[in-house]
Amino acid sequence: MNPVIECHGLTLRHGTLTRLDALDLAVNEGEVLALLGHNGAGKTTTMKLILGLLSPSAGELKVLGGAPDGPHAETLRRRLGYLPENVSFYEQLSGREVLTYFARLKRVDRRQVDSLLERVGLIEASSRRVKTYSKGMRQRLGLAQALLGDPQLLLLDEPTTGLDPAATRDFYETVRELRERGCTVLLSSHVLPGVEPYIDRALILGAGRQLALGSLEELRAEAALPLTVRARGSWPGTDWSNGWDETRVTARHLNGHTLELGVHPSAKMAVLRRLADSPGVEDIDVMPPTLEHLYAHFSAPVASSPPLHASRGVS
Ligand SMILES: Nc1ncnc2c1ncn2[C@@H]1O[C@H](COP(=O)(O)OP(=O)(O)OP(=O)(O)O)[C@@H](O)[C@H]1O
Repeated sequence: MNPVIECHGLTLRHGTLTRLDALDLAVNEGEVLALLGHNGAGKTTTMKLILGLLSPSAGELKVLGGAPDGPHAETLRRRLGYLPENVSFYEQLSGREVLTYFARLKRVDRRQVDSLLERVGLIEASSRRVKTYSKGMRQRLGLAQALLGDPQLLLLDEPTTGLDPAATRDFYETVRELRERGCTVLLSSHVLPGVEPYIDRALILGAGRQLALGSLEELRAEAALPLTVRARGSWPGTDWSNGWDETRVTARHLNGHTLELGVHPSAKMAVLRRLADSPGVEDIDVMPPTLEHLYAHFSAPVASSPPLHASRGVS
């Protein structure tokens, strides 16, 4: 299978400023890739290079088989969808009128308008003026606009900024449906809660450089951050600081009946066995590092700290 996006050594420099530095990446059909990074990390620059709005100063980039800033651009225009950050529309037009207008601009069959409004959950509100729409509804209209022409590749720049958790989940559910239809999705975000179940891989950028790339499992394996283990029960004087290599297990009582352990992956099974064999333990939860923990780790490697480093003495 040919990658939808393929780049080697992709670099963009302006004088002494390096906006993107030697990025190597291949994104396959039907994959959802999250582009993560602090402000100025290079997320939008990467998207603009893929859209052909910027040209690389070095390296190679192919999108759907060709360079996006050359003659291939016209073909790509019809196969790419883009939702920019801070999308805005004509407030006095209805949702349907806005989408019909964009359909005309994109030379897309107008019959797509209603089916797209339906798909993003705006059909009921389609006759209302955009000025009455909530932030979530505007983002959904933006997504419908990006989906005009049934694109094979969708670029979503900070699509959930400003959305509440329910609207964020609804938005990502639509992304999941698109993925199931074979659409490749690149989404940038620094709003990490909620995104984890919907992505296949994450690319973490920092100052234009690739800091990490992989699935959650791959990033977890690379980071080797502690897991959080919570055990509930009654504690008959067990000292959990004894018998462990303290670089691998830390422990603290959250309250009278909950013990929280920070456990290096290599010690996981030993800790679980010991907890399971302890008569006072009634329940155990195991929580691997979240995307937020991984992001914090990779974007600040020197100062990285595990999600938990609690007091060691447990009685
Ligand atoms: N039009 C521009 N001209 C020159 N430099 C720019 C321009 N736009 C962005 N930059 C610089 O390029 C670098 C990468 O910016 P970019 O917008 O890609 O980051 P980002 O990760 O999308 O950040 P944010 O989360 O703030 O949107 C930054 O140093 C930024 O200052």
